[in-house]
Amino acid sequence: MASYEEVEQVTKFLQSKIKTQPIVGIVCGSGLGKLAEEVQDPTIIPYTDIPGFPVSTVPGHEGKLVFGKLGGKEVVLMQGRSHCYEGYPPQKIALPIRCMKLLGVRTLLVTNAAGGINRKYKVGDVMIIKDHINLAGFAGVNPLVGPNDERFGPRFPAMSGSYDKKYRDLARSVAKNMNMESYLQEGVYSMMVGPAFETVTECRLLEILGVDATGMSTVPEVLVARHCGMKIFGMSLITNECIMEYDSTAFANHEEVLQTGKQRSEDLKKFFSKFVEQIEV
Ligand SMILES: O=P(O)(O)O[C@@H]1C[C@H](O)[C@@H](CO)O1
Ligand SMILES: Nc1nc2[nH]cnc2c(=O)[nH]1
Repeated sequence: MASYEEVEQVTKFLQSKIKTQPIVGIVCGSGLGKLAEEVQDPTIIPYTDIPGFPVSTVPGHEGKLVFGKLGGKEVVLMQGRSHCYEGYPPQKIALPIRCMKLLGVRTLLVTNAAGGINRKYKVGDVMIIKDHINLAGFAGVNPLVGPNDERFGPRFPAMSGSYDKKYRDLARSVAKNMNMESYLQEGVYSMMVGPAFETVTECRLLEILGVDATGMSTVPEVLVARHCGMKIFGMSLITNECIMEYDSTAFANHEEVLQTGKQRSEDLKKFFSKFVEQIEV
């Protein structure tokens, strides 16, 4: 667990490298980092250059922090994230989000690649996240476990209403104007630690629980962002179908995840540029 002072130290290091003050933070999921190409006047800092920063080890996660302007607003964009399955405790995954808070970020946009549990979903659909189930949390994986520093937020934060209703409404309207409606969904995301993809029975269980899409990230970031009072918007790209039949010969795989990310990247780049332009922070 990084203390407030340690987060401050990393934040000061970042401030010494940048000329801007971001107000919007963006986390790019697997294969979705191309949004960084839209950032104007970028200052790029590799995670490996930032003392104490968790470093991504997974293909599809560049591992760079990009500061600059998107949709007319100052942003800091994580081109790739780290995950619990890489061996990081959730508290370590929280560090970049807490640095964003100290940098002045008020709104967090999180994206991820996810498997479609909802049988109506198709590969390539994008899902506005309306809520999540922290399944990993049932096993104690939660970045807020441990001593609480009130300078970040309260001991017992509420998690209902985490995914801002106005942002979700705006996202639907932006998507409509971009003719994205045929592949737009809104639903519930769940996080398990991974790195193994789900068994058939696990997928069926998630369906019974009311999950629409499942992944291995996002929830730790949202917990920490909500704890420190940020407004949040989340979007999942449905990169693969979850295997629901016991005798299926299809298997989930990371190559398909990256491939779908590549296919949707232009649409998502345009969507997020427009969305950031229009959000109130
Ligand atoms: O960082 P995200 O949640 O987008 O990445 C998902 C989960 C795993 O890292 C990977 C599996 O293909 O994609
Ligand atoms: N847990 C999980 N994570 C994913 N990330 C991308 N696809 C999937 C999936 O099917 N399951």
